[in-house]
Amino acid sequence: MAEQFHYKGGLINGKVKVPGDKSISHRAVMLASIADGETVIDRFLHSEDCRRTIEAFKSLGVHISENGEQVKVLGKGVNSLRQPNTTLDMGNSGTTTRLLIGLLSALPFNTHLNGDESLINRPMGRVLNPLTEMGAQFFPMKDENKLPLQVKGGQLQPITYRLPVDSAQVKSSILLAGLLTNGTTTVIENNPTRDHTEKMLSAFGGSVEVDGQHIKVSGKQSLKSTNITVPGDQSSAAFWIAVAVITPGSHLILEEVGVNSTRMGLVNVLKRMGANINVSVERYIGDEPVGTIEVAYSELIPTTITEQEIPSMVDEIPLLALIATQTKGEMKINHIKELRYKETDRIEATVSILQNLGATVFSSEDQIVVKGPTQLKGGSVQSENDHRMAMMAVIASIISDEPVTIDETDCINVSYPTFFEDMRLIMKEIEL
Ligand SMILES: O=C(O)C1=C[C@@H](OP(=O)(O)O)[C@@H](O)[C@H](O)C1
Ligand SMILES: C=C(OP(=O)(O)O)C(=O)O
Repeated sequence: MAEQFHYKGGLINGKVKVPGDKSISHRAVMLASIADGETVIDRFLHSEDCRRTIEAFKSLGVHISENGEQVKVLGKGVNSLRQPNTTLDMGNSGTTTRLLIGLLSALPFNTHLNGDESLINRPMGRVLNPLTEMGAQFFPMKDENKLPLQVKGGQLQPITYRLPVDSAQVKSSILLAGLLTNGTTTVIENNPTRDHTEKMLSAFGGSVEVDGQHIKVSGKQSLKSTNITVPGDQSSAAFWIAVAVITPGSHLILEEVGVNSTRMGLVNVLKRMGANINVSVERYIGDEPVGTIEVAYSELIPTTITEQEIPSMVDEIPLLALIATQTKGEMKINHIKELRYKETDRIEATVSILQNLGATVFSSEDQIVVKGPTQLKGGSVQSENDHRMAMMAVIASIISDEPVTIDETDCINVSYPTFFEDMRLIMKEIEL
């Protein structure tokens, strides 16, 4: 249902503790399910995507209980996983799908996977190709290299695989398959992608050897249960960082947020643009750094973003384009072709939303160019049922001088179910 958003001024101020990290929540359930013993996960992200991961492992026979933000997983080792008696519904979640396909490839049974309208159009060849090389078999029901498909797992061979795309999901999928395969599996990445799987494996007593761009996992390691507190999601914090830097008078403090360097691209780029942001690391949860980010309104100048930086801010690029509409000069955001393979084509969706609000924005195959500054004027936009696009449009409404109508915002539950509650904490004058 379409909704209208209009912020009528007032200061953006206060403290936010964003919910737990989506990537880490998925991985915690996955590794706990194949470890031995009970793992307690605190500050688990109860979002639609993470629910898909819990439901999938329940269908594979794992006992998982939930109490508020706490999730308990009773792992009995990888050999306890059983062929599910229904098709596993991956919903909208690329991470659940790609990581799970890696694990299922090494298990001696068949599994059927399906997903929603968005997910069945996303490319799966990026994981199916290396896993086929390892010996798994896949039977797509409709289109090649897409869901719905059947995974026929079994005994795999280790491989050494250079990633053709910078993707933490592909890296993690191969590492999880390698973990269940005799011998050493090596993934070579060109640019660093988020390393939560590697860090989480060590929290469960496993080991991964990282030697420059080579990430090696040896098979048949036994994992032991542990207790995990999930850090706040940097990609959720990014919405408040964005609103603070572009709204005059703002000052926000984001507490207990994950500050893993493989996720800090937006913050690093904004600092180069002259943003007033301070990051302090306060502690480590396992190997994951957690800290406080303080951010205030800033006058920004455009900067160049390197290809190497893109994976560390891949989900934040639509927000960066919005920020660029408030920056004096021309900002080119290059090397972003991967955005075309997310929940929707995020290059097209970003350009469409920002153009509808009056910004000067255009795109090419792997680039968005923004000329600013422009006073956004309000209008009607489409989220394309993509959670990050819907939230970006809500943030855009805050700096628009007329109301912004967004066709669909329920999709926000995919990654940030408490988005509007957190928004109300820092903005008292919002009209929904
Ligand atoms: O590994 C992960 O948890 C994720 C990796 C990224 O995808 P790619 O690996 O496809 O870049 C990111 O966009 C996604 O939101 C979560
Ligand atoms: C791309 C995303 O997630 P996934 O690939 O897991 O669907 C995202 O959360 O922005």
